Amino acid sequence: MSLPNPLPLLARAPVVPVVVIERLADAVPLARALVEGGLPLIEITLRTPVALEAVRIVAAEVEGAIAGAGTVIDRAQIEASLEAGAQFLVSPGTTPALADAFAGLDIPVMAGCATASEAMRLAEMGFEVLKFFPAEASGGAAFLKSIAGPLPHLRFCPTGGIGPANVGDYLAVPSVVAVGGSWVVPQDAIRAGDFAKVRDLAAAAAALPRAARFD
Ligand SMILES: O=C(O)C(=O)C[C@H](O)[C@H](O)COP(=O)(O)O
Repeated sequence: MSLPNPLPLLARAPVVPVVVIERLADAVPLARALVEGGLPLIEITLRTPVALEAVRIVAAEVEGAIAGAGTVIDRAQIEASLEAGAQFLVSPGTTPALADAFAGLDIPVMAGCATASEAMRLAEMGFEVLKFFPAEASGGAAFLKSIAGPLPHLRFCPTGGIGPANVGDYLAVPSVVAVGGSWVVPQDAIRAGDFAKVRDLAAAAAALPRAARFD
């Protein structure tokens, strides 16, 4: 199976904001603030009724944004995300049926895993960068450092429980190409329409150094 490699997308920024859109009207100003701050990749989780519409308008209207769909757990969501114009997909975990459904897509996918065996299986299937989720609860940066010895070919985008206090630990691991997180898009700021705060958080995240190499 040959799948598009997410690496070129992830090379663009060290952090992928994980966004929950409650009001569709927030989607465009939020995405603009993220792009302005230097985070062009935006994972919009399919957890709210307006999420797919949010993917659609961000993909269509926000220059410089790369809109992805997150929380993808079945084939119907894959199809709906593609139809909405999603440019990448992210899953929290990966069942065999979901892995099959990802096969043959022509956009990058970050399939979710939480153990060495799951990661090895997905790598065998051709997934080049894996979402490690829930990162903190599953062993955090120490886990990723430990498995880099026996499994140096694996690449990860850890997500779940990452914030300003620990993001540096993750980005210091060479197999971590980027991290995902919601800390750059706090719900209270979104509800208050404080997109300047989102832009500032994004700018701080975009400036974080990472050990991963992309050449
Ligand atoms: O919705 C999904 O597909 C998920 O896998 C969950 C998200 O990645 C986390 O909720 C983000 O984690 P936090 O940065 O701790 O908020």
